[in-house]
Amino acid sequence: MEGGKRQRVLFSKEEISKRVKELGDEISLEYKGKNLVIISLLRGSFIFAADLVREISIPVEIDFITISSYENDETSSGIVEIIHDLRMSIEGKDVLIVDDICDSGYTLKKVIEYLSGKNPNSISVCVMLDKPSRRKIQLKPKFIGYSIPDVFIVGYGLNYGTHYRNIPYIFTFD
Ligand SMILES: O=P(O)(O)OC[C@H]1O[C@H](OP(=O)(O)OP(=O)(O)O)[C@H](O)[C@@H]1O
Ligand code: HPA
Repeated sequence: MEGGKRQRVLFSKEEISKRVKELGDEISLEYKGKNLVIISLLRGSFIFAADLVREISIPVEIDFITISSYENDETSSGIVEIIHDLRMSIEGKDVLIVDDICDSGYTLKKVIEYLSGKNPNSISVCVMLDKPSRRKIQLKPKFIGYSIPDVFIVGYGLNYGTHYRNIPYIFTFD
């Protein structure tokens, strides 16, 4: 309970695990024979990315970027900052950005623009959750776990304030 609110589970641990395996299979097929680099956006994607890379059956490099826009708010400030940069070169590589959620799209837009400047061979996006109705800019992730309506989501890496990222299922507060 959060301030008297009740949790409503949208995707169980078992459903998530099945869907992540499907995404891993799709990605393995799509990137066979390519130089795949997964870039996980911290902090929100740490759990999804950790599960996803273990379902990928082809060689893959992994790096991280830390970004922030929401602070502890429920609405994007629109100002997306890169707090920690990549450690590896992505020049000539096939980059797959992995994030927990695409909401306004500001975060992914900023990261795509930023990474484009590092001359990768390609850039695509994989998100566990997509909220297309909230989009402020045009952007469609190539791989999507679940498309969801406009509800504030918590768990499986997604926070409410400073908590709940460790909850193994995805839920909302009613
Ligand atoms: O499409 P958008 O409206 O930009 O929202 C999506 C982003 O917002 C959250 O990050 P946040 O800035 O809260 O940082 P976090 O990853 O540390 O939770 C989430 O993890 C996504 O990266
Ligand atoms: O629904 C959400 N939940 C948590 N963090 C978020 N960041 C963007 N959208 C969300």
